[in-house]
Amino acid sequence: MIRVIAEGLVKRYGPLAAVDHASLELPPGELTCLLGPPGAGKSTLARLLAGLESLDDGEIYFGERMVHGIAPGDRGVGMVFQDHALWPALAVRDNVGYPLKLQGIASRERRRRVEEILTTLRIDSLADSRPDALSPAQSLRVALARAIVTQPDVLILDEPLAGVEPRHRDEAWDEIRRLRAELGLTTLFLTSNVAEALAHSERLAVMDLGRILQSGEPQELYNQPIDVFVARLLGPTNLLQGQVDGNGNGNGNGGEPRREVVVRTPVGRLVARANFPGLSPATPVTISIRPETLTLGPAVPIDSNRFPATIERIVFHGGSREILLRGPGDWPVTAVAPQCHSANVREGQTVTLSVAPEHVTLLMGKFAVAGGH
Ligand SMILES: Nc1ncnc2c1ncn2[C@@H]1O[C@H](COP(=O)(O)OP(=O)(O)OP(=O)(O)O)[C@@H](O)[C@H]1O
Repeated sequence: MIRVIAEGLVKRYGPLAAVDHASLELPPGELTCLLGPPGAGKSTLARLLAGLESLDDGEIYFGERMVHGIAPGDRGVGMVFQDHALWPALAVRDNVGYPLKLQGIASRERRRRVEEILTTLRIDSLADSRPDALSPAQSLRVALARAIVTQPDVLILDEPLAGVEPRHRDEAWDEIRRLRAELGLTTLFLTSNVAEALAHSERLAVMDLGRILQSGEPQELYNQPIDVFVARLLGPTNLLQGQVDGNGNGNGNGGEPRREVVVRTPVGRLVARANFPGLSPATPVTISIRPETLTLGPAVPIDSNRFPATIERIVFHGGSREILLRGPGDWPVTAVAPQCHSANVREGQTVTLSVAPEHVTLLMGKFAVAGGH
């Protein structure tokens, strides 16, 4: 299993930097999702790793090997494209065998390896079918077979589920996870689907405007987003602008000192988790509070932040209720509560909202202040 390290990658198309000093590490044998909106530069970054585009700057290592001078076919990368890019005139077995042919593998050995991989992916019955006779889910399996038949170290999947029906997507993810684990493939999965990236990645990297903004475990990015873009991309959140007032001095559960900072905001002073060092008083900051971390009700834990708010609207979602409130300073704030814990809330009611300091996250970057829900 190999580690992939990309450092300061740059790819320009005329004046546009499609990849703009992007750095990314793929841990050996793990599945990393590269998440970003259309046009973020994901495909270009993937093509740089695979050697399908030339670098303008930066370095790429596969393990100890710097791969710049190595041709795409010799890098040990298998790739699946968004449209799967199967050759329409070739039967499934010939599509899958083609990369082996390019490597000069003799036809008998080729046949053996193709049959083996078709069986692994449970598509041996489709060996003589043409691509236009396949369902999107079958086509994906064929594209996966073709990508791994050469036994690559790295598998890159560029939005491969785009055409797959929702009811077959979980199955496709299971297949990808199984292959990755069995073959020890260092895997990069490109997607613009936030829910899938959070659910299926072992590591998550967020990309926008050619840059990697943050990477880490999915929970880490969701709970401690670095900036407003990452916070909003990964899920609904309440944003507030404020100014650093001073350092808090709370203690964690084990009695160890907690790094906290007090922020002056339009809803009053809030104690936040200090995830940046050296925040001096009067520094402007943005705060993010996820709706599900807010608690409604009179029982407020001792160290929690609290403020009054009036319920304007309640939206029932089945398992949970989304509660739209108006806080001090006319702040539009949204809370989400499980159905069983919110049966008694009513529109028009004034309640106490509370949130623990570890769920009050400081972000880099500002946001445009919006007036309503
Ligand atoms: N060959 C090219 N020539 C010129 N511009 C390009 C080329 N390839 C990509 N771009 C531009 O580079 C930017 C990044 O494109 P890229 O396809 O890498 O993004 P992406 O995140 O993969 O988006 P999508 O999900 O839409 O494929 C876009 O603005 C795109 O128009």
